[in-house]
Amino acid sequence: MAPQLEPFFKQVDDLSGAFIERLRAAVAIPSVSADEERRPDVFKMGAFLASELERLGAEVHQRPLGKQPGKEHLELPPVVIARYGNDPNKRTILVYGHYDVQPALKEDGWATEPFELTVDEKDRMYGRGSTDDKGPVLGWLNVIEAHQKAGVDFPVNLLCCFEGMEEYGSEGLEDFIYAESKKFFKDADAVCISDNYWLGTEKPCLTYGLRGCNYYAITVSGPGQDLHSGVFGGSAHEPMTDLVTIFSKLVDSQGNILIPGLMDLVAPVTEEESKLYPTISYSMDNLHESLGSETSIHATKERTLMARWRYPSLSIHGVEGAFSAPGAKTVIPAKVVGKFSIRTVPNMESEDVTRLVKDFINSEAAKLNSKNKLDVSLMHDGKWWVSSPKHWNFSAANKAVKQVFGVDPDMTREGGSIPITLTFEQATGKNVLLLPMGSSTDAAHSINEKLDKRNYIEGTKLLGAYLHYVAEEPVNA
Ligand SMILES: C[C@H](N)C(=O)N[C@@H](Cc1c[nH]cn1)C(=O)O
Ligand SMILES: [Zn+2]
Ligand SMILES: [Zn+2]
Repeated sequence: MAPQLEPFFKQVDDLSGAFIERLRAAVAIPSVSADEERRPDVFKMGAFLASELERLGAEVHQRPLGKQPGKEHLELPPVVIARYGNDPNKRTILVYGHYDVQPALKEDGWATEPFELTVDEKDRMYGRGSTDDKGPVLGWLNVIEAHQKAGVDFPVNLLCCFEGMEEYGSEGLEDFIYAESKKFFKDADAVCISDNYWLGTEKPCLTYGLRGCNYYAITVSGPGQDLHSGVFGGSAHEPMTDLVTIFSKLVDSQGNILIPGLMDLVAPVTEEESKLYPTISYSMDNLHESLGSETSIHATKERTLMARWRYPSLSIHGVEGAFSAPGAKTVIPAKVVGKFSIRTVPNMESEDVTRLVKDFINSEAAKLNSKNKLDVSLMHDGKWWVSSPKHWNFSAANKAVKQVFGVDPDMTREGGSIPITLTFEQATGKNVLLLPMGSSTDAAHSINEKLDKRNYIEGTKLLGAYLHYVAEEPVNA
């Protein structure tokens, strides 16, 4: 073990209580980027991060991104950028994370208050954002603090880029990163992002691919206002009926996407690629554990991993304007907005996907013989990313996993999306590594999201050890 790691690890253990309190304070700020009313809390969370970083001695800026496109009454939350260390003899690592979270309401089915960190008897820490992505973001701050308190020299210069709109498609960030890649981020030698999850619960992973995400809205409107179904049912075209008919044409119960031409955009599986899947330590039991049920579509782990990583999927998320409360309201909603997304993979280009989606929905809408108005629009898109793990950035992370967890990491792709990953790669020209902290059972985006204390504390050690091994890696590794 590198000699400085031992005192660093011990300090992380000693500070674990303080680190949990830091996470508690962060979870208590409901920084939901998708909810206009929560926008002040997203700003509050950015300010919290900035002040914590300043307290640790970093140079910090909260950089405005201007108005939110399409919602000009809303200011985008700032990007919190920071520099810790400025030693020309050290490598510089740029880390990215996000401080916004998915929406969460107790009545969605949470067992605890979503914005109160609740630690149970098995040291599972429940709270919105605990794993996605406040825990990992705070992990970097914890690493700085533990080095300071242990008196261990910080092994690299650290650049931070923390955004507040990731869960809403990283609005405004792309241009910012391109601009700063020549300025604030110009010294970066490599990029590390901790914002995805292990495949299971025991073995960490290094991730070299992500799916993209194209998010669509179908707006159907007709009646001038909501109607009484007893008075108007059967005599007026109903927006909800049109919408569910269209929804039913998009995807079948086996997950097959029914939009003509869409699967033709997918890169074929090579022989070399198909050899990768059987060796990955993953089982259907792992899947069922994280699903919380046995409602899996595919029979084998290989097919399941391929469905998650290298084939597209189409998910229907919800309907704005529809009756959703308990009880039995007999309303005909006048206007409904159906939301669905397509996770994209190589070689699907966003424009091609959108063209196929719009052509198909418009042609199906024409068959409805309805006088309602239907409009389909792309809300946001983010591209897929696949890179090569043959780089010193990955070798350093590999050594760190072995050191902290005593195992070789799984090499994975991720079914989720971090739209800005590709931008970092292209704008900086540097290698990007995804180094997750949370496990497969963390329920990110779902009710009862959690981060296990072990993942948070050992994950903090992992991030720190990674920086030490980065400092040791030869240039051409
Ligand atoms: C993997 C990451 N933690 C995440 O949750 N990303 C989101 C990104 C997104 C895309 N559209 C909206 N948000 C995701 O994969 O859903
Ligand atoms: Zn995330
Ligand atoms: Zn997320």
